[in-house]
Amino acid sequence: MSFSRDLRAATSTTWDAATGHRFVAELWTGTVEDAVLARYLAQDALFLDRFVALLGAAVATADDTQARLAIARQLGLVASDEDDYFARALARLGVTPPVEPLPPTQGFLDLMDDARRSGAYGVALTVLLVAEWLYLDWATRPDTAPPDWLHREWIDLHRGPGFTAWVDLLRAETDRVAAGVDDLARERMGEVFRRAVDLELAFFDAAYGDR
Ligand SMILES: Cc1ncc(CN)c(N)n1
Repeated sequence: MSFSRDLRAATSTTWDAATGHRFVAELWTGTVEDAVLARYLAQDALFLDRFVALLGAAVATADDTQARLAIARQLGLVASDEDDYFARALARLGVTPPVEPLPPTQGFLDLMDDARRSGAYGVALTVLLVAEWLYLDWATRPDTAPPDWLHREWIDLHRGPGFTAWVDLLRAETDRVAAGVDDLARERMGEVFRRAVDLELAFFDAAYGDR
């Protein structure tokens, strides 16, 4: 087992509740109500802004050139392809951002702000790892993709060889960094991992007004 694998196993109940969430099931079948998707994407637009800032912090603090370049490339994709999806999806759903953050979103914004301000590469990596690994997990299925681009593209942004390689890099980097820090710093990374998994589940619940 590795550091990341241990944390993934320790959080499996919440992790599996998130990856098997009703939102994910309805997205895959293309049956998620527009109002639910609109609420989710409006909140995720807030998430995206701080996520980009966190990627920037990881670029700045990485202690390995190849990792810094890989994170910078992913930052570029989020700021282009993913942002483009948001612009088209929010316009189609009639959402005019910004909206007020719901509690799980605020929790994520605070977690990402803390991680960024900490200046600790390992902490930034840990938030990025949960956010990307959990999404890769629910977006990787043998099922037929839904016909509507609104649903299909959100899945496609989180799967495939490129996204899998990105998550592999985050896992390898998180494990490498965790092996090189003291127990206190490793415990902090563990806390951040658990908090991020809790927030991912709460974020999906909030799309249905459950939080
Ligand atoms: C809440 C949340 N978590 C993760 C992701 C995938 N980057 C996202 N877009 N939104």
